[in-house]
Amino acid sequence: MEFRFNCHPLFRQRIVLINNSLLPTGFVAQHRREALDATAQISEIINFVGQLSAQAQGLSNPVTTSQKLRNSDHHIYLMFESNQKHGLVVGILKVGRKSLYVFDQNGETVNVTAPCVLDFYVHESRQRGGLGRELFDHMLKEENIHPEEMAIDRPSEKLLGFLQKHYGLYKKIPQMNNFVVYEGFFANKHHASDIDGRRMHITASPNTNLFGPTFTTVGEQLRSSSQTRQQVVSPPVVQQPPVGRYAAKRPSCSMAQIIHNSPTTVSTEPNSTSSSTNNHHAPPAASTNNNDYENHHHDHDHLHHDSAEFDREQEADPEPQPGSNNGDGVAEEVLTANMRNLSMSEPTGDYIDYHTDHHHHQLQQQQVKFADDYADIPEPEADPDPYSFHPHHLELSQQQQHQEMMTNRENSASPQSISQQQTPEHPGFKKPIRYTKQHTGLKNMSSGVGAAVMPSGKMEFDQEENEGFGSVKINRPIGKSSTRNSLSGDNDNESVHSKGSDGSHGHFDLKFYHNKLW
Ligand SMILES: CC(=O)SCCNC(=O)CCNC(=O)[C@H](O)C(C)(C)COP(=O)(O)OP(=O)(O)OC[C@H]1O[C@@H](n2cnc3c(N)ncnc32)[C@H](O)[C@@H]1OP(=O)(O)O
Repeated sequence: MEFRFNCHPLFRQRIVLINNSLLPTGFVAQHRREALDATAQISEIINFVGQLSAQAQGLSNPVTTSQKLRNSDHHIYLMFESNQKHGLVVGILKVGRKSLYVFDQNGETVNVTAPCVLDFYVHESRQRGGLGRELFDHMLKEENIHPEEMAIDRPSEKLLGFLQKHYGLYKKIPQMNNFVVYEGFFANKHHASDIDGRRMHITASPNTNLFGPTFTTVGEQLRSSSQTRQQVVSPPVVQQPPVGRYAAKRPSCSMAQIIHNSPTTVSTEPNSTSSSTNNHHAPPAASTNNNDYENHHHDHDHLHHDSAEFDREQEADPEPQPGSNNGDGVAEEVLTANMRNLSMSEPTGDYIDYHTDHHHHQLQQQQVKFADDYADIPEPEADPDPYSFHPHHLELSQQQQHQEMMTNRENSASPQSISQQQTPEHPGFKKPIRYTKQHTGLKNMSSGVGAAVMPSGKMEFDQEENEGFGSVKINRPIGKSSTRNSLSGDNDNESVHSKGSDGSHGHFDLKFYHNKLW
């Protein structure tokens, strides 16, 4: 590598050492201008040779530049070959200390500050001529170090062969980085591996990735090594019970229990309003009539009501008299009616488990009674899947609800009595058949919500057009008087019910009306 300037004044020796001053060792300048020129010339040499080295190693960017050297404490050894002209630079070797995380022979990660071979290049015209060995030996002498004590930064195949041939280095210690260290590396007194008697403990665990490496003292290492020899007995894992809101009782999904035919919890409190009291473990025969009513009533709730609706109904409906057979029969009737409306051709497994033969016989009697009461209601077709929802379920429900509402309106002087329907004390008591969203699948269908929450409040709206099944369009703000309702003379309670697609009445949640975006 020949340059445009005379290199002889720069290379007073065959191999010169250059540090961050960018002046070769032994260089003596008479004037400041000479020193500046020498620095510029050395910079040009380093950049040029570094570029050739990068090309020889197939690197996109040179490892060695004058700028990098100026900003570091690394050393560069340049080999010079004198001639009759400007002279030739034939080799370069850059070394320096680097802080590394390397594995030792035991696989333990150790942080060391070790001398490293960072760049090494001999011009192609001089390779395999012994120049490399000469340059490397000079460096080892100057650094007062052995070759196995150095870490090699991403060595090429040529350098690996070079080191094996000249220094017998072939036993590598596997590493996770690009550096190669050989056996004997950790016996080096030049390594600043220990920091205040501690060694960096690094593993490939997630903790290391999250929190970085940790220091381990020598004592801890001894303890850890002694623990590995002993049989480590890990303490048993204790399952901690859930606390806080996770410990709160979750509401049971009655529909999921029906679908999966899973056993439900048993309510031990007779007056409990829990919706999941499908009593498998307490046979009805052992209970009183009142308990029977409770259980059946809760079964009815289990099938057709969510807990909030049921609570409101419990407040509206007075409890039957203890010992009265009427309550049990009413509950059975409602249960039977609900089963009919769900097109349940056969009782479910839970249902069979629940009822004794006596109750089943009683149930059949109530079915006959119910059929007489609802003889005018068209019978739905047999449904092969009793749990699937069909539109005729809702149509039947709406027809029944409409019929019952009209009946209740006739029997009641106040419109509020819709939510306070006839009780077991009253003759001709009929439990209203109400469908929830669990049965219809419609989110905005909810029976009794408007009547229970705002029995006398004016919730009026105009239904501009019927947009389909169970949907209405409100075209004026809430509170404005309804022309249609005033003309038709409907009462307040009727105003909270919208008309379904078939002209029958449906019920909509209050949240439906309060959504201004709708
Ligand atoms: C950390 C780093 O810098 S890694 C990058 C190392 N640099 C390079 O790969 C650049 C291209 N190669 C070179 O510059 C040189 O080959 C060097 C610096 C590796 C060695 O310099 P040389 O003057 O050739 O070394 P020297 O002549 O003293 O030793 C020769 C030995 O090096 C190895 N070697 C040198 N050149 C080659 C080569 N082209 N292919 C295989 N091995 C080679 C061989 O072991 C060879 O011994 P052999 O000739 O008996 O097979």
